[in-house]
Amino acid sequence: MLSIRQLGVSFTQYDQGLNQRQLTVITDLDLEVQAGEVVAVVGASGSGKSLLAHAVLGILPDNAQVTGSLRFKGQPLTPARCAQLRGQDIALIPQSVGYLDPLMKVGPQVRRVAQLGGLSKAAAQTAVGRTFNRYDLLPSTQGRYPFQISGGMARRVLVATAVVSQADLVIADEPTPGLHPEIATETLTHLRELADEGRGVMVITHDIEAALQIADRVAVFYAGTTVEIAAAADFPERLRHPYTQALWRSLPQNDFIPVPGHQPSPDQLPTGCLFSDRCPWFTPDCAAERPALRSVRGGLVRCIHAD
Ligand SMILES: Nc1ncnc2c1ncn2[C@@H]1O[C@H](COP(=O)(O)OP(=O)(O)OP(=O)(O)O)[C@@H](O)[C@H]1O
Ligand code: NI
Repeated sequence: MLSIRQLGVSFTQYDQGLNQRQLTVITDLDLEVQAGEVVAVVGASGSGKSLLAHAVLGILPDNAQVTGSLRFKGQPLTPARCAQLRGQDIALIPQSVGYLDPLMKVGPQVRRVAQLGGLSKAAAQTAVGRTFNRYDLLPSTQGRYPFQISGGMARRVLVATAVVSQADLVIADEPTPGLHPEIATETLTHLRELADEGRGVMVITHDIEAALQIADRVAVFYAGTTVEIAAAADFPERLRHPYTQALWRSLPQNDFIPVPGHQPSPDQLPTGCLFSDRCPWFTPDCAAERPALRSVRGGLVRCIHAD
């Protein structure tokens, strides 16, 4: 459904002398999302997860340049096509509740999305009522403006918005922070249901353990690229990339061992493997060139030593 090949995203920036420079924040990123599957995207803060979502939706800022190929249902995602599909065929559950229209009551706002998805006004109203009920939002919430509801409620409204849209691809950027644990679990369950109904779902999250409960596959991002794409069942014993293994061990519920060092910043990317300066498997070959994403044990990994 969604196919991303060799995606690159860079920003044009001006420094103090008004010299122009290119800051590359995503390099060689590959990812597929099929109909009926949940793909979780995990990785450190600043690894490019939100930018990937924004690239797919065509909502990157004007100073961004995109290279590589983005395809949805076989056709290239041009800016014009993105604008046409956004909110209808491709829905975003954004990371920030600031995406809600502050000047429009919540109910009509969500109903509009349902209607854009093809429902009649009456059917949209029914769908909104049912979905609000499901997310524990009182019917009176529909008559409120975004500033009149709590942050947690606003987040549930965002989830409800994607649920009532008829989108075939749903991208959720950190859909659960601030939600009560049981509602967070329910939100994830609902995303799983959307996939089971035949949609493609991409969930961006820091919560790997929660993601594993619903994901078919997990894409691990590091410094703007995919270092591993693993089946959820590969966690934790069958992981291929040393960063994924380190990320897993760093979770509080596991060994809580932090990964030593820092993710390189976009203006200081090493020439070879992006993880080379932190890697326990480092050899001089790692610094020679960027490793390609290759097939290992049914998954994909960007490491010359993985087997
Ligand atoms: N408009 C911009 N101009 C320049 N750099 C940007 C811009 N937007 C994002 N970046 C940089 O791109 C990188 C990736 O950012 P992104 O928001 O995708 O990270 P993320 O993985 O979603 O992080 P988090 O988990 O914190 O949400 C970061 O280094 C960020 O500073
Ligand atoms: Ni983000």
